[in-house]
Amino acid sequence: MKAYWFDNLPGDQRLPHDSGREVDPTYLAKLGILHYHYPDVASVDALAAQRQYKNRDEITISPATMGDVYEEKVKMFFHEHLHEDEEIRYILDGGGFFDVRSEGDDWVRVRLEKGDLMIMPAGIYHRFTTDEQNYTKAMRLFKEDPKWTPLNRGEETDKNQYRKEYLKARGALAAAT
Ligand SMILES: CSCCC(=O)/C(O)=C/O
Ligand SMILES: [Fe+2]
Repeated sequence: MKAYWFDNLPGDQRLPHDSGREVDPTYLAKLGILHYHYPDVASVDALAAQRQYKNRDEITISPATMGDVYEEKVKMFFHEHLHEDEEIRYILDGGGFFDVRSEGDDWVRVRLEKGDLMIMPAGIYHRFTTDEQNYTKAMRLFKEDPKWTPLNRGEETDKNQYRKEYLKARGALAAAT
């Protein structure tokens, strides 16, 4: 895992867009993001039991598995959105980038590779893209039934209950540190 400020320069979303300014994992923790590196699925099983992630599935995002809809899917994942549940992703193979919004609404880019597991809280604005290898195989874990509903950012999501709770939790955390 490597986190850094997104450079905001034009160019394919799959390029690194590395500004050269690194972001410390403690800052990710302030945003409510947890990261682990697990060499095997047994470690993921232990975390899932501890955090009560009852369900999981796997997705392979690549032209080979998605064919004609690959480019469409990649664009869709890159649309800024939030979820009303935690987003838990374990990279089984390949890699990719999650961009998450900072407190000041800038993008922090998080590069994930095989063995990285990231947990994003409900209500955080984010987006995802594959990298130049065009290959991400990931396990998606869920507390309840597998559900993946992205709510694209807009006036409605700014008023969303989970968004408000997210901001409240972050405010409380910032004040305590
Ligand atoms: C790497 S899993 C596919 C992307 C996804 O599930 C998501 O919610 C992106 O924000
Ligand atoms: Fe998402």
